[in-house]
Amino acid sequence: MGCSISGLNALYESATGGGDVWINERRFRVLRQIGEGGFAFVYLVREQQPASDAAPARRHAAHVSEDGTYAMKKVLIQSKEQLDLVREEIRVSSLFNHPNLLPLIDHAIIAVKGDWSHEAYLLFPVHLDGTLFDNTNIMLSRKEFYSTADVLQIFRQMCEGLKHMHSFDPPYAHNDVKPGNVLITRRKGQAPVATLMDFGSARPARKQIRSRSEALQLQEWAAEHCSAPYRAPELWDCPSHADIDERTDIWSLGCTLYAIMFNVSPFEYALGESGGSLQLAIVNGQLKWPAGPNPPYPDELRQFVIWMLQPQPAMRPHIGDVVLHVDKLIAKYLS
Ligand SMILES: Nc1ncnc2c1ncn2[C@@H]1O[C@H](COP(=O)(O)OP(=O)(O)OP(=O)(O)O)[C@@H](O)[C@H]1O
Repeated sequence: MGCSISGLNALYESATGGGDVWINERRFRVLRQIGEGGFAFVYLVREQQPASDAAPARRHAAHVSEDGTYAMKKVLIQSKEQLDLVREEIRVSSLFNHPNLLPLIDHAIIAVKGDWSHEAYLLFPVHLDGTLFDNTNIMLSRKEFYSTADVLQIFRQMCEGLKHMHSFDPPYAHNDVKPGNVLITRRKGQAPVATLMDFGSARPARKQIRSRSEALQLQEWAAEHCSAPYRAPELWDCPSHADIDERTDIWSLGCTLYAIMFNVSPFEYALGESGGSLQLAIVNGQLKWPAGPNPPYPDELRQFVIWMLQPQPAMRPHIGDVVLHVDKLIAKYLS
């Protein structure tokens, strides 16, 4: 059993609750594990006590689940650096409120033992149809592809979520836009719903780089926080004088649109089985196109990807332009 810090408490009740977890005043039963990250496990949980009017005000009353199930992420923390990172993830996740961004419903951090050992518990709505990455992997094995309509609708929802972050004051970059960070919900006869998640790498987007050491520091940070196949060229090879902005995400968005279309990320595909340097392929913008579905995607979709995959960040569109463009394509192909 742990003690609470920061005025928050979560008690891991192995003795009395058969594995129940308390997050502040709410008690959850762990049903099964549904995911795993670097230092995190994600569980499907069910709330044991229904919401009562007497309960303290919930920060996100809008996110009360009908059947009491949620996703609970348990993060294992072993150093002050990891503790700071989780606190930052909690702070940033609490900033946004948008239907296409996964909301953080509640959280707690408990001290376990030792100097820096903690466990953090983060509570989210659960989406059991998996991530876009899970879905594209299944489709890859079945040689299936999303229809043009589904590609555009999934992509548009991701853009809407990202637009909320990029329009923030100050603008935030997600920094890890990729199919593995998009939850998909399928409802019969309706377009899939896409929800962008994992704000562990999100930070204020704009940075002035004015020296070699600042450039190297940014590259080092990116190597740890931004998934390599989706990482923008300026985060691999940053000039000593550069103005970095949220268009790092537009690069990742272009890679993700490609991956939604072809079930594979563009620069991993460009390298093929023979391998080679991912960094070189990205920095040189080496694109190759797989055989797509039959009937094939309209050429405008490929041009859309190319528009976002401009190696020069200043040439890349902003999210507002991307949304306008996807709306035009939706008007053309979905009407
Ligand atoms: N709300 C949710 N509903 C359903 N599944 C989820 C949810 N949140 C996370 N998952 C599952 O758990 C996995 C890990 O979650 P998450 O990406 O938040 O962890 P992470 O430690 O940040 O991972 P990474 O190391 O990839 O950054 C996801 O890929 C997904 O499969």
